[in-house]
Amino acid sequence: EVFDYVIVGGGTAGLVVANRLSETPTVRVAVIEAGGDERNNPNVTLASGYITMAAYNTPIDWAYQTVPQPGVNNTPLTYHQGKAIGGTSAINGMAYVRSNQADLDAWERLGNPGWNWASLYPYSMGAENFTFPGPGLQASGVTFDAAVHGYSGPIHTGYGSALGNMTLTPAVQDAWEELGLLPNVDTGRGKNRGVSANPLTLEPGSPSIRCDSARAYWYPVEDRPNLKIIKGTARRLVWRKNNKPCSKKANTATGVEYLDEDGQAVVLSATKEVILSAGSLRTPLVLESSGVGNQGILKRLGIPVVVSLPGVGENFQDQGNNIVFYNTTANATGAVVSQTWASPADVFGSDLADIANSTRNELPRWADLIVSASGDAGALLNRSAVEAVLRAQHDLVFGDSEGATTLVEFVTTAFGNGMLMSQHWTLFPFSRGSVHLASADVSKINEPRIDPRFNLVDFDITAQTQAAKLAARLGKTDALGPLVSERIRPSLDILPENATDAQWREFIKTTLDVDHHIVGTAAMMSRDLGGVVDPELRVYGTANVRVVDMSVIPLHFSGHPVATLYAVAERAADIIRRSPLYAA
Ligand SMILES: Cc1cc2nc3c(=O)[nH]c(=O)nc-3n(C[C@H](O)[C@H](O)[C@H](O)COP(=O)(O)OP(=O)(O)OC[C@H]3O[C@@H](n4cnc5c(N)ncnc54)[C@H](O)[C@@H]3O)c2cc1C
Repeated sequence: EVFDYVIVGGGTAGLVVANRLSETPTVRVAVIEAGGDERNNPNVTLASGYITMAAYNTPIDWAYQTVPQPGVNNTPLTYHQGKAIGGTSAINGMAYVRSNQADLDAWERLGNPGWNWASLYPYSMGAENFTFPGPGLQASGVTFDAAVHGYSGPIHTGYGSALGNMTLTPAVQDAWEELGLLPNVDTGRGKNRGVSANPLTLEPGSPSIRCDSARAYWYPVEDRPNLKIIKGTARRLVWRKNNKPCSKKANTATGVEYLDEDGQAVVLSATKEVILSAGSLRTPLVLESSGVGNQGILKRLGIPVVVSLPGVGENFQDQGNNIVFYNTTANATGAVVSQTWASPADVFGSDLADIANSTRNELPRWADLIVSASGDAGALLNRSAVEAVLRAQHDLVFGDSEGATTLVEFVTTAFGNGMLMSQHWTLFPFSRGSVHLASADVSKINEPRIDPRFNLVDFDITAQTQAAKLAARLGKTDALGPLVSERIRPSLDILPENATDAQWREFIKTTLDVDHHIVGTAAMMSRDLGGVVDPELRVYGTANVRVVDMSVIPLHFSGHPVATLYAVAERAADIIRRSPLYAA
Protein backbone atom coordinates (compact mmCIF):
# COMPACT_ATOMS: atom_id res chain seq x y z
CA GLU A 1 0.00 0.00 0.00
CA VAL A 2 1.12 3.51 -0.74
CA PHE A 3 0.35 6.53 1.42
CA ASP A 4 1.12 10.21 1.14
CA TYR A 5 2.15 10.54 4.78
CA VAL A 6 3.40 7.80 7.05
CA ILE A 7 3.43 8.61 10.76
CA VAL A 8 5.54 6.49 13.11
CA GLY A 9 3.79 6.23 16.49
CA GLY A 10 0.07 6.65 17.12
CA GLY A 11 0.61 8.28 20.49
CA THR A 12 -0.21 11.63 22.04
CA ALA A 13 1.20 13.79 19.26
CA GLY A 14 1.07 11.31 16.37
CA LEU A 15 -2.72 11.06 16.41
CA VAL A 16 -3.12 14.84 16.34
CA VAL A 17 -1.09 14.96 13.15
CA ALA A 18 -2.90 11.93 11.69
CA ASN A 19 -6.29 13.51 12.33
CA ARG A 20 -5.39 16.91 10.89
CA LEU A 21 -3.58 15.65 7.79
CA SER A 22 -6.40 13.26 6.92
CA GLU A 23 -9.01 16.04 7.03
CA THR A 24 -8.48 16.37 3.28
CA PRO A 25 -10.11 13.20 1.86
CA THR A 26 -7.60 12.84 -0.98
CA VAL A 27 -4.61 12.81 1.37
CA ARG A 28 -3.77 9.22 2.37
CA VAL A 29 -2.34 8.86 5.87
CA ALA A 30 -0.99 5.77 7.61
CA VAL A 31 0.10 5.44 11.23
CA ILE A 32 2.41 2.63 12.35
CA GLU A 33 1.76 1.93 16.04
CA ALA A 34 3.20 -0.87 18.16
CA GLY A 35 0.30 -0.88 20.64
CA GLY A 36 -3.35 -1.72 20.10
CA ASP A 37 -6.84 -0.29 20.51
CA GLU A 38 -7.42 -0.01 24.27
CA ARG A 39 -10.77 1.77 24.37
CA ASN A 40 -12.27 -1.10 26.40
CA ASN A 41 -9.37 -1.37 28.83
CA PRO A 42 -10.52 0.02 32.20
CA ASN A 43 -6.89 0.65 33.15
CA VAL A 44 -6.96 3.25 30.38
CA THR A 45 -10.47 4.61 30.50
CA LEU A 46 -11.14 4.96 34.23
CA ALA A 47 -9.59 8.22 35.30
CA SER A 48 -9.29 6.93 38.86
CA GLY A 49 -6.96 4.14 37.62
CA TYR A 50 -3.99 6.49 37.61
CA ILE A 51 -4.05 6.87 41.36
CA THR A 52 -3.63 3.10 41.74
CA MET A 53 -1.13 2.96 38.85
CA ALA A 54 -3.33 0.28 37.31
CA ALA A 55 -1.67 0.36 33.88
CA TYR A 56 1.90 0.05 35.12
CA ASN A 57 3.75 -3.10 34.05
CA THR A 58 0.77 -4.37 32.06
CA PRO A 59 1.02 -5.05 28.29
CA ILE A 60 0.21 -1.39 27.55
CA ASP A 61 3.32 -0.18 29.38
CA TRP A 62 6.75 -0.31 27.71
CA ALA A 63 8.30 -0.14 31.23
CA TYR A 64 11.82 0.66 30.01
CA GLN A 65 14.76 0.33 32.40
CA THR A 66 17.49 2.94 32.55
CA VAL A 67 21.15 2.11 33.07
CA PRO A 68 22.16 2.37 36.76
CA GLN A 69 22.20 6.01 37.84
CA PRO A 70 25.33 7.06 39.75
CA GLY A 71 23.43 10.16 40.92
CA VAL A 72 20.66 8.00 42.41
CA ASN A 73 22.44 5.39 44.50
CA ASN A 74 23.59 3.56 41.38
CA THR A 75 20.10 2.15 40.81
CA PRO A 76 18.36 1.64 37.46
CA LEU A 77 14.99 3.40 37.23
CA THR A 78 11.83 2.50 35.32
CA TYR A 79 10.27 4.64 32.61
CA HIS A 80 6.60 3.81 32.18
CA GLN A 81 5.45 4.78 28.67
CA GLY A 82 2.19 4.01 26.90
CA LYS A 83 2.14 1.22 24.32
CA ALA A 84 -1.31 1.76 22.89
CA ILE A 85 -3.16 3.77 20.30
CA GLY A 86 -3.06 7.00 22.29
CA GLY A 87 0.48 6.38 23.54
CA THR A 88 1.46 7.75 26.90
CA SER A 89 -1.70 9.87 27.11
CA ALA A 90 -3.44 6.52 27.72
CA ILE A 91 -1.58 5.92 30.99
CA ASN A 92 -0.46 9.34 32.22
CA GLY A 93 -1.58 11.42 35.21
CA MET A 94 -3.90 13.52 33.01
CA ALA A 95 -2.85 16.88 34.50
CA TYR A 96 -3.56 19.57 31.95
CA VAL A 97 -1.34 22.53 32.80
CA ARG A 98 0.06 25.08 30.40
CA SER A 99 3.50 26.58 30.95
CA ASN A 100 4.70 30.02 31.89
CA GLN A 101 4.79 32.35 28.92
CA ALA A 102 8.51 32.98 29.37
CA ASP A 103 9.29 29.26 29.07
CA LEU A 104 7.98 28.99 25.53
CA ASP A 105 9.46 32.34 24.52
CA ALA A 106 12.87 30.87 25.40
CA TRP A 107 12.53 28.31 22.59
CA GLU A 108 12.50 31.07 20.01
CA ARG A 109 15.92 32.27 21.15
CA LEU A 110 17.44 28.87 20.34
CA GLY A 111 17.01 29.37 16.61
CA ASN A 112 13.26 28.79 16.31
CA PRO A 113 11.58 31.91 14.92
CA GLY A 114 7.84 31.87 15.52
CA TRP A 115 7.90 29.29 18.34
CA ASN A 116 6.74 31.21 21.39
CA TRP A 117 3.81 31.58 23.77
CA ALA A 118 1.92 33.91 21.45
CA SER A 119 1.98 31.46 18.54
CA LEU A 120 1.17 28.36 20.62
CA TYR A 121 -1.55 29.77 22.89
CA PRO A 122 -4.24 29.89 20.16
CA TYR A 123 -3.53 26.25 19.31
CA SER A 124 -3.79 25.30 22.96
CA MET A 125 -7.16 27.10 23.23
CA GLY A 126 -8.33 25.48 20.01
CA ALA A 127 -7.46 21.97 21.21
CA GLU A 128 -9.36 22.23 24.51
CA ASN A 129 -12.97 21.55 25.51
CA PHE A 130 -13.22 22.70 29.13
CA THR A 131 -15.96 21.84 31.62
CA PHE A 132 -16.35 24.14 34.64
CA PRO A 133 -15.77 22.58 38.07
CA GLY A 134 -19.07 21.83 39.83
CA PRO A 135 -20.40 23.97 42.68
CA GLY A 136 -19.01 21.54 45.29
CA LEU A 137 -15.50 21.88 43.96
CA GLN A 138 -15.79 25.63 43.65
CA ALA A 139 -17.03 25.86 47.24
CA SER A 140 -13.90 23.92 48.27
CA GLY A 141 -11.62 26.46 46.68
CA VAL A 142 -11.22 25.32 43.07
CA THR A 143 -10.95 28.45 40.93
CA PHE A 144 -10.66 29.01 37.20
CA ASP A 145 -10.61 31.77 34.63
CA ALA A 146 -13.22 30.99 31.99
CA ALA A 147 -11.51 33.28 29.48
CA VAL A 148 -8.35 31.17 29.21
CA HIS A 149 -9.98 27.90 28.25
CA GLY A 150 -11.21 26.57 24.94
CA TYR A 151 -14.66 25.05 24.59
CA SER A 152 -14.82 23.39 21.20
CA GLY A 153 -11.61 21.41 20.80
CA PRO A 154 -11.16 17.63 20.86
CA ILE A 155 -9.47 17.38 24.30
CA HIS A 156 -11.95 17.30 27.14
CA THR A 157 -10.61 18.87 30.32
CA GLY A 158 -12.26 19.15 33.70
CA TYR A 159 -12.24 17.93 37.28
CA GLY A 160 -13.05 14.31 37.99
CA SER A 161 -15.72 13.17 40.39
CA ALA A 162 -13.63 10.23 41.54
CA LEU A 163 -10.80 12.59 42.32
CA GLY A 164 -13.05 15.27 43.60
CA ASN A 165 -13.34 15.07 47.36
CA MET A 166 -11.71 18.30 48.37
CA THR A 167 -11.79 17.92 52.17
CA LEU A 168 -8.17 18.88 52.60
CA THR A 169 -7.90 21.48 49.87
CA PRO A 170 -8.52 24.57 52.00
CA ALA A 171 -5.98 23.38 54.59
CA VAL A 172 -3.39 22.70 51.89
CA GLN A 173 -4.01 26.10 50.32
CA ASP A 174 -3.74 27.86 53.68
CA ALA A 175 -0.56 25.97 54.48
CA TRP A 176 1.11 27.08 51.26
CA GLU A 177 -0.10 30.61 51.86
CA GLU A 178 1.71 30.59 55.21
CA LEU A 179 4.84 29.71 53.23
CA GLY A 180 4.30 32.68 50.93
CA LEU A 181 2.61 30.98 47.99
CA LEU A 182 -0.81 32.43 47.31
CA PRO A 183 -3.65 30.86 45.34
CA ASN A 184 -3.40 31.25 41.58
CA VAL A 185 -6.80 31.52 39.91
CA ASP A 186 -5.80 29.53 36.84
CA THR A 187 -2.50 28.31 35.40
CA GLY A 188 -3.90 28.50 31.87
CA ARG A 189 -2.89 32.16 31.67
CA GLY A 190 0.81 31.49 31.34
CA LYS A 191 1.69 32.50 34.88
CA ASN A 192 1.95 29.46 37.10
CA ARG A 193 3.36 30.73 40.40
CA GLY A 194 1.07 29.94 43.34
CA VAL A 195 -1.37 27.21 44.33
CA SER A 196 -4.03 25.83 42.04
CA ALA A 197 -6.19 22.74 41.50
CA ASN A 198 -5.62 21.98 37.86
CA PRO A 199 -7.91 20.44 35.31
CA LEU A 200 -7.29 16.95 34.02
CA THR A 201 -7.71 15.51 30.53
CA LEU A 202 -10.97 13.73 31.19
CA GLU A 203 -14.64 13.76 30.42
CA PRO A 204 -16.25 14.67 33.71
CA GLY A 205 -18.98 12.31 34.84
CA SER A 206 -19.46 9.40 37.11
CA PRO A 207 -17.14 7.67 36.61
CA SER A 208 -14.86 10.18 34.92
CA ILE A 209 -13.41 8.89 31.67
CA ARG A 210 -9.83 9.58 30.61
CA CYS A 211 -9.67 11.66 27.46
CA ASP A 212 -6.49 10.43 25.82
CA SER A 213 -5.41 11.36 22.32
CA ALA A 214 -7.17 8.28 20.89
CA ARG A 215 -10.52 9.37 22.32
CA ALA A 216 -9.94 12.97 21.28
CA TYR A 217 -8.30 12.62 17.88
CA TRP A 218 -8.80 9.11 16.53
CA TYR A 219 -12.16 7.57 17.51
CA PRO A 220 -14.15 10.46 15.97
CA VAL A 221 -12.41 10.00 12.60
CA GLU A 222 -11.54 6.29 12.57
CA ASP A 223 -13.94 5.65 9.68
CA ARG A 224 -12.13 7.97 7.31
CA PRO A 225 -11.15 5.78 4.34
CA ASN A 226 -7.96 7.78 3.89
CA LEU A 227 -6.68 7.13 7.44
CA LYS A 228 -5.29 3.78 8.50
CA ILE A 229 -3.57 2.58 11.65
CA ILE A 230 -1.25 -0.37 11.08
CA LYS A 231 -0.03 -2.47 13.98
CA GLY A 232 3.73 -2.87 13.86
CA THR A 233 7.07 -1.67 15.14
CA ALA A 234 8.85 0.80 12.91
CA ARG A 235 12.49 0.01 12.44
CA ARG A 236 13.97 2.53 10.02
CA LEU A 237 13.40 4.95 7.20
CA VAL A 238 13.85 3.77 3.64
CA TRP A 239 15.94 6.28 1.67
CA ARG A 240 15.58 6.99 -2.04
CA LYS A 241 18.14 4.80 -3.79
CA ASN A 242 20.09 7.51 -5.51
CA ASN A 243 20.74 9.29 -2.23
CA LYS A 244 24.26 8.44 -1.27
CA PRO A 245 24.94 8.44 2.43
CA CYS A 246 26.16 11.86 3.57
CA SER A 247 25.25 13.34 0.20
CA LYS A 248 25.30 17.11 0.14
CA LYS A 249 21.72 17.07 -1.05
CA ALA A 250 18.94 16.57 1.41
CA ASN A 251 18.05 12.91 1.81
CA THR A 252 14.56 11.83 0.83
CA ALA A 253 12.70 9.05 2.61
CA THR A 254 10.43 6.95 0.42
CA GLY A 255 8.87 4.97 3.24
CA VAL A 256 9.33 3.13 6.49
CA GLU A 257 10.38 -0.43 7.20
CA TYR A 258 8.44 -1.95 10.09
CA LEU A 259 8.07 -5.34 11.73
CA ASP A 260 4.54 -6.69 11.54
CA GLU A 261 2.90 -8.70 14.29
CA ASP A 262 4.70 -11.85 13.10
CA GLY A 263 8.06 -10.10 13.16
CA GLN A 264 8.28 -9.91 9.36
CA ALA A 265 9.86 -6.81 7.83
CA VAL A 266 7.41 -4.84 5.66
CA VAL A 267 7.97 -1.58 3.80
CA LEU A 268 5.27 1.05 3.74
CA SER A 269 5.69 3.68 1.04
CA ALA A 270 5.27 7.39 1.66
CA THR A 271 5.03 9.58 -1.42
CA LYS A 272 5.24 12.87 0.50
CA GLU A 273 6.60 12.76 4.01
CA VAL A 274 7.45 10.59 6.99
CA ILE A 275 6.63 11.99 10.41
CA LEU A 276 8.28 10.48 13.48
CA SER A 277 6.08 10.61 16.59
CA ALA A 278 7.45 7.66 18.55
CA GLY A 279 8.17 9.76 21.65
CA SER A 280 11.34 11.02 23.32
CA LEU A 281 12.66 7.52 24.01
CA ARG A 282 11.99 5.96 20.60
CA THR A 283 12.17 8.63 17.90
CA PRO A 284 15.99 8.91 18.29
CA LEU A 285 16.23 5.14 17.80
CA VAL A 286 14.36 5.22 14.49
CA LEU A 287 16.67 8.02 13.35
CA GLU A 288 19.79 6.11 14.39
CA SER A 289 18.60 2.89 12.72
CA SER A 290 18.22 5.00 9.57
CA GLY A 291 21.76 6.36 9.71
CA VAL A 292 20.86 9.74 11.18
CA GLY A 293 22.79 10.54 14.31
CA ASN A 294 26.14 10.76 15.94
CA GLN A 295 28.85 9.30 13.72
CA GLY A 296 30.72 7.80 16.67
CA ILE A 297 27.67 5.88 17.83
CA LEU A 298 26.55 4.84 14.34
CA LYS A 299 30.01 3.53 13.45
CA ARG A 300 30.17 1.50 16.67
CA LEU A 301 26.78 0.00 15.79
CA GLY A 302 27.86 -0.69 12.19
CA ILE A 303 25.19 1.58 10.70
CA PRO A 304 26.23 3.61 7.61
CA VAL A 305 26.01 7.34 8.25
CA VAL A 306 23.38 9.11 6.15
CA VAL A 307 23.23 12.40 8.07
CA SER A 308 25.72 13.30 10.76
CA LEU A 309 23.67 14.86 13.56
CA PRO A 310 25.42 14.60 16.93
CA GLY A 311 22.36 15.87 18.82
CA VAL A 312 20.22 12.79 18.11
CA GLY A 313 19.40 11.16 21.46
CA GLU A 314 21.36 13.78 23.44
CA ASN A 315 20.09 16.80 25.42
CA PHE A 316 17.82 14.40 27.38
CA GLN A 317 16.02 16.29 30.14
CA ASP A 318 13.70 14.85 32.75
CA GLN A 319 12.64 16.33 36.08
CA GLY A 320 13.72 14.16 39.03
CA ASN A 321 10.97 13.56 41.57
CA ASN A 322 11.19 13.26 45.39
CA ILE A 323 8.38 12.70 47.88
CA VAL A 324 7.71 13.81 51.43
CA PHE A 325 4.86 11.80 53.04
CA TYR A 326 2.73 12.56 56.07
CA ASN A 327 0.08 10.66 57.98
CA THR A 328 -2.84 12.89 58.91
CA THR A 329 -5.94 12.61 61.00
CA ALA A 330 -7.98 14.19 58.18
CA ASN A 331 -10.90 12.20 56.91
CA ALA A 332 -10.42 12.87 53.19
CA THR A 333 -12.03 10.37 50.86
CA GLY A 334 -10.75 9.95 47.33
CA ALA A 335 -7.60 11.67 46.21
CA VAL A 336 -7.22 15.41 46.32
CA VAL A 337 -4.57 16.96 44.17
CA SER A 338 -3.30 20.50 44.26
CA GLN A 339 -0.29 21.90 42.52
CA THR A 340 2.04 24.60 43.81
CA TRP A 341 4.52 26.36 41.59
CA ALA A 342 7.42 28.11 43.31
CA SER A 343 9.69 30.74 41.81
CA PRO A 344 13.48 30.70 42.21
CA ALA A 345 13.05 33.34 44.96
CA ASP A 346 10.54 31.13 46.79
CA VAL A 347 13.04 28.29 46.69
CA PHE A 348 16.29 30.12 47.48
CA GLY A 349 15.04 33.14 49.47
CA SER A 350 17.76 35.65 50.27
CA ASP A 351 20.43 33.38 48.74
CA LEU A 352 18.96 33.85 45.28
CA ALA A 353 21.43 36.45 43.98
CA ASP A 354 24.43 34.44 45.22
CA ILE A 355 23.09 31.24 43.67
CA ALA A 356 22.38 33.01 40.39
CA ASN A 357 25.94 34.39 40.19
CA SER A 358 27.76 31.29 41.30
CA THR A 359 25.80 29.02 38.98
CA ARG A 360 26.42 31.36 36.06
CA ASN A 361 30.15 30.95 36.62
CA GLU A 362 29.69 27.18 36.72
CA LEU A 363 28.12 26.86 33.27
CA PRO A 364 31.40 26.08 31.42
CA ARG A 365 32.19 23.35 33.95
CA TRP A 366 28.69 21.88 33.63
CA ALA A 367 29.05 21.84 29.85
CA ASP A 368 32.35 19.95 30.25
CA LEU A 369 30.69 17.44 32.56
CA ILE A 370 27.83 16.84 30.12
CA VAL A 371 30.10 16.45 27.12
CA SER A 372 32.49 14.07 28.82
CA ALA A 373 29.63 12.00 30.31
CA SER A 374 28.31 11.50 26.78
CA GLY A 375 31.05 9.02 25.93
CA ASP A 376 31.07 8.22 22.21
CA ALA A 377 28.63 11.01 21.57
CA GLY A 378 30.70 13.49 23.52
CA ALA A 379 33.52 13.31 21.02
CA LEU A 380 31.31 15.09 18.52
CA LEU A 381 29.26 17.30 20.78
CA ASN A 382 30.26 20.92 20.63
CA ARG A 383 31.11 21.99 24.18
CA SER A 384 30.45 25.67 23.56
CA ALA A 385 27.08 24.83 21.98
CA VAL A 386 26.12 22.81 25.05
CA GLU A 387 27.20 25.75 27.20
CA ALA A 388 25.14 28.17 25.08
CA VAL A 389 22.00 26.09 25.64
CA LEU A 390 22.66 25.90 29.39
CA ARG A 391 23.17 29.68 29.36
CA ALA A 392 19.79 30.19 27.69
CA GLN A 393 18.25 28.05 30.41
CA HIS A 394 20.11 30.00 33.10
CA ASP A 395 18.88 33.29 31.63
CA LEU A 396 15.33 31.99 31.77
CA VAL A 397 15.54 30.77 35.38
CA PHE A 398 17.70 33.54 36.85
CA GLY A 399 17.05 36.35 34.39
CA ASP A 400 16.13 39.86 35.37
CA SER A 401 12.38 39.52 35.27
CA GLU A 402 11.89 37.65 38.54
CA GLY A 403 8.63 35.76 38.53
CA ALA A 404 8.70 35.14 34.78
CA THR A 405 9.20 31.46 35.42
CA THR A 406 8.95 28.95 38.22
CA LEU A 407 11.64 26.56 39.38
CA VAL A 408 9.90 23.86 41.42
CA GLU A 409 6.51 22.21 41.26
CA PHE A 410 4.94 20.61 44.32
CA VAL A 411 2.04 18.21 43.85
CA THR A 412 0.22 17.80 47.13
CA THR A 413 -2.07 14.77 47.11
CA ALA A 414 -4.33 13.71 49.97
CA PHE A 415 -5.32 10.07 49.84
CA GLY A 416 -8.48 8.70 51.41
CA ASN A 417 -6.51 6.83 54.04
CA GLY A 418 -5.28 10.00 55.68
CA MET A 419 -1.93 10.02 53.90
CA LEU A 420 -0.75 13.33 52.52
CA MET A 421 1.98 13.29 49.91
CA SER A 422 4.02 16.20 48.66
CA GLN A 423 5.92 15.31 45.51
CA HIS A 424 8.26 17.88 44.07
CA TRP A 425 10.52 18.29 41.10
CA THR A 426 12.93 20.90 39.79
CA LEU A 427 11.40 22.07 36.54
CA PHE A 428 14.65 23.07 34.86
CA PRO A 429 17.29 20.43 35.58
CA PHE A 430 20.74 21.37 34.29
CA SER A 431 21.85 17.73 33.99
CA ARG A 432 21.62 16.22 30.54
CA GLY A 433 21.31 12.54 29.67
CA SER A 434 20.90 10.50 26.52
CA VAL A 435 18.99 7.71 24.82
CA HIS A 436 20.52 5.64 22.04
CA LEU A 437 20.20 2.34 20.27
CA ALA A 438 21.85 -0.28 22.44
CA SER A 439 22.39 -2.52 19.43
CA ALA A 440 21.65 -2.62 15.73
CA ASP A 441 20.34 -6.16 16.26
CA VAL A 442 16.67 -6.11 15.33
CA SER A 443 15.79 -8.39 18.24
CA LYS A 444 16.80 -5.51 20.55
CA ILE A 445 14.58 -2.98 18.82
CA ASN A 446 12.53 -2.36 21.96
CA GLU A 447 15.48 -1.97 24.30
CA PRO A 448 16.89 1.54 24.18
CA ARG A 449 19.93 2.42 26.22
CA ILE A 450 18.52 5.13 28.47
CA ASP A 451 20.82 7.19 30.66
CA PRO A 452 19.06 10.25 32.14
CA ARG A 453 22.17 11.10 34.24
CA PHE A 454 20.11 12.48 37.08
CA ASN A 455 22.10 14.73 39.42
CA LEU A 456 25.10 14.92 37.11
CA VAL A 457 25.01 18.67 37.73
CA ASP A 458 25.09 19.43 41.43
CA PHE A 459 22.64 22.32 41.13
CA ASP A 460 19.81 19.86 40.56
CA ILE A 461 20.42 18.30 44.00
CA THR A 462 20.69 21.73 45.60
CA ALA A 463 17.32 22.84 44.18
CA GLN A 464 15.63 19.54 45.11
CA THR A 465 17.05 19.79 48.63
CA GLN A 466 15.73 23.32 49.16
CA ALA A 467 12.37 22.19 47.83
CA ALA A 468 12.26 19.13 50.11
CA LYS A 469 12.92 21.35 53.11
CA LEU A 470 10.01 23.55 52.02
CA ALA A 471 7.79 20.44 51.73
CA ALA A 472 8.87 19.48 55.26
CA ARG A 473 7.86 22.93 56.51
CA LEU A 474 4.43 22.41 54.96
CA GLY A 475 3.61 19.78 57.61
CA LYS A 476 4.49 22.20 60.39
CA THR A 477 2.30 25.10 59.29
CA ASP A 478 -0.56 26.31 61.46
CA ALA A 479 -3.02 25.12 58.84
CA LEU A 480 -1.74 21.57 58.38
CA GLY A 481 0.36 20.96 61.48
CA PRO A 482 -2.59 20.09 63.75
CA LEU A 483 -3.78 17.53 61.19
CA VAL A 484 -0.39 15.86 60.71
CA SER A 485 0.19 12.93 63.03
CA GLU A 486 3.57 11.87 61.65
CA ARG A 487 6.10 12.56 58.90
CA ILE A 488 6.65 9.11 57.50
CA ARG A 489 9.06 9.93 54.66
CA PRO A 490 11.68 10.93 55.45
CA SER A 491 10.94 9.77 58.99
CA LEU A 492 12.34 11.80 61.85
CA ASP A 493 14.62 8.85 62.67
CA ILE A 494 16.32 9.28 59.34
CA LEU A 495 16.15 13.04 59.08
CA PRO A 496 15.58 14.68 62.46
CA GLU A 497 14.27 18.23 62.78
CA ASN A 498 17.82 19.56 62.94
CA ALA A 499 19.06 17.52 59.95
CA THR A 500 21.91 19.12 58.04
CA ASP A 501 21.84 20.01 54.34
CA ALA A 502 24.24 17.13 53.74
CA GLN A 503 21.69 14.71 55.23
CA TRP A 504 18.90 16.19 53.14
CA ARG A 505 21.02 15.90 50.00
CA GLU A 506 21.60 12.24 50.75
CA PHE A 507 17.83 11.75 51.07
CA ILE A 508 17.33 13.41 47.68
CA LYS A 509 19.97 11.27 45.99
CA THR A 510 18.75 7.99 47.42
CA THR A 511 15.02 8.49 46.84
CA LEU A 512 14.83 10.36 43.52
CA ASP A 513 12.62 8.84 40.85
CA VAL A 514 11.85 9.72 37.24
CA ASP A 515 9.10 12.18 36.37
CA HIS A 516 8.31 10.73 32.91
CA HIS A 517 8.52 14.25 31.46
CA ILE A 518 11.29 13.58 28.96
CA VAL A 519 12.15 16.25 26.38
CA GLY A 520 14.96 17.31 24.07
CA THR A 521 16.24 14.12 22.44
CA ALA A 522 15.51 15.34 18.89
CA ALA A 523 15.57 19.02 19.76
CA MET A 524 14.24 21.84 17.64
CA MET A 525 17.27 24.15 17.71
CA SER A 526 19.70 25.61 15.25
CA ARG A 527 22.01 22.92 13.92
CA ASP A 528 25.12 24.55 15.35
CA LEU A 529 23.60 24.34 18.83
CA GLY A 530 23.16 20.58 18.41
CA GLY A 531 19.61 20.73 17.06
CA VAL A 532 18.03 17.80 15.24
CA VAL A 533 15.03 19.48 13.62
CA ASP A 534 14.57 22.93 12.12
CA PRO A 535 11.72 25.34 13.01
CA GLU A 536 9.47 23.46 10.56
CA LEU A 537 10.30 20.31 12.51
CA ARG A 538 12.16 18.86 9.55
CA VAL A 539 15.19 16.71 10.40
CA TYR A 540 18.34 18.54 9.27
CA GLY A 541 19.83 17.00 6.15
CA THR A 542 16.54 15.46 5.04
CA ALA A 543 13.98 16.71 2.56
CA ASN A 544 10.85 15.10 3.95
CA VAL A 545 11.31 13.66 7.44
CA ARG A 546 9.83 15.53 10.38
CA VAL A 547 9.54 14.87 14.09
CA VAL A 548 6.41 15.78 16.03
CA ASP A 549 6.48 14.61 19.66
CA MET A 550 8.00 15.58 23.01
CA SER A 551 11.52 14.94 21.75
CA VAL A 552 11.55 18.22 19.78
CA ILE A 553 11.10 20.44 22.86
CA PRO A 554 14.56 21.99 23.24
CA LEU A 555 14.33 23.20 26.85
CA HIS A 556 12.10 22.01 29.61
CA PHE A 557 9.20 24.15 30.82
CA SER A 558 7.06 24.80 33.89
CA GLY A 559 3.88 22.96 33.11
CA HIS A 560 2.77 19.43 32.46
CA PRO A 561 3.77 18.13 29.05
CA VAL A 562 0.60 17.39 27.15
CA ALA A 563 -1.10 20.79 27.31
CA THR A 564 1.91 22.18 25.48
CA LEU A 565 2.44 19.10 23.32
CA TYR A 566 -1.09 19.20 21.90
CA ALA A 567 -0.47 22.83 20.89
CA VAL A 568 2.89 21.92 19.34
CA ALA A 569 1.32 19.04 17.39
CA GLU A 570 -1.59 21.17 16.18
CA ARG A 571 0.83 23.85 15.01
CA ALA A 572 3.05 21.23 13.37
CA ALA A 573 0.06 19.84 11.46
CA ASP A 574 -0.71 23.36 10.24
CA ILE A 575 2.89 23.81 9.08
CA ILE A 576 2.70 20.55 7.12
CA ARG A 577 -0.70 21.40 5.65
CA ARG A 578 0.58 24.79 4.49
CA SER A 579 3.53 23.30 2.62
CA PRO A 580 2.99 23.09 -1.17
CA LEU A 581 3.53 19.32 -1.10
CA TYR A 582 0.38 18.77 0.99
CA ALA A 583 -1.97 20.08 -1.66
CA ALA A 584 0.06 18.75 -4.61
C1 LIG B 1 3.25 7.74 34.30
C2 LIG B 1 3.18 9.03 33.54
C3 LIG B 1 2.46 10.11 34.05
C4 LIG B 1 2.40 11.30 33.33
N1 LIG B 1 1.58 12.29 33.77
C5 LIG B 1 1.39 13.38 33.00
C6 LIG B 1 0.41 14.35 33.35
O1 LIG B 1 -0.29 14.22 34.35
N2 LIG B 1 0.24 15.42 32.53
C7 LIG B 1 1.01 15.59 31.42
O2 LIG B 1 0.83 16.59 30.73
N3 LIG B 1 1.94 14.68 31.06
C8 LIG B 1 2.14 13.58 31.81
N4 LIG B 1 3.04 12.64 31.44
C9 LIG B 1 3.89 12.89 30.25
C10 LIG B 1 3.13 12.84 28.94
O3 LIG B 1 2.08 11.90 28.99
C11 LIG B 1 4.10 12.51 27.79
O4 LIG B 1 5.15 13.44 27.80
C12 LIG B 1 3.43 12.57 26.42
O5 LIG B 1 2.24 11.82 26.43
C13 LIG B 1 4.38 12.03 25.35
O6 LIG B 1 3.75 12.11 24.10
P1 LIG B 1 4.52 11.68 22.77
O7 LIG B 1 3.58 11.90 21.65
O8 LIG B 1 5.84 12.35 22.74
O9 LIG B 1 4.82 10.12 22.95
P2 LIG B 1 3.82 8.93 23.22
O10 LIG B 1 2.49 9.42 23.62
O11 LIG B 1 4.52 8.01 24.15
O12 LIG B 1 3.65 8.26 21.80
C14 LIG B 1 4.63 7.45 21.19
C15 LIG B 1 3.91 6.28 20.54
O13 LIG B 1 4.81 5.64 19.66
C16 LIG B 1 4.69 4.24 19.81
N5 LIG B 1 5.97 3.68 19.37
C17 LIG B 1 7.18 3.83 19.95
N6 LIG B 1 8.12 3.26 19.20
C18 LIG B 1 7.51 2.76 18.11
C19 LIG B 1 7.97 2.10 16.95
N7 LIG B 1 9.27 1.84 16.77
N8 LIG B 1 7.05 1.71 16.04
C20 LIG B 1 5.73 1.97 16.20
N9 LIG B 1 5.25 2.60 17.28
C21 LIG B 1 6.13 3.02 18.22
C22 LIG B 1 4.35 4.03 21.26
O14 LIG B 1 3.73 2.79 21.48
C23 LIG B 1 3.44 5.22 21.52
O15 LIG B 1 2.10 4.91 21.27
C24 LIG B 1 3.12 11.43 32.13
C25 LIG B 1 3.85 10.35 31.62
C26 LIG B 1 3.87 9.15 32.31
C27 LIG B 1 4.62 8.00 31.74
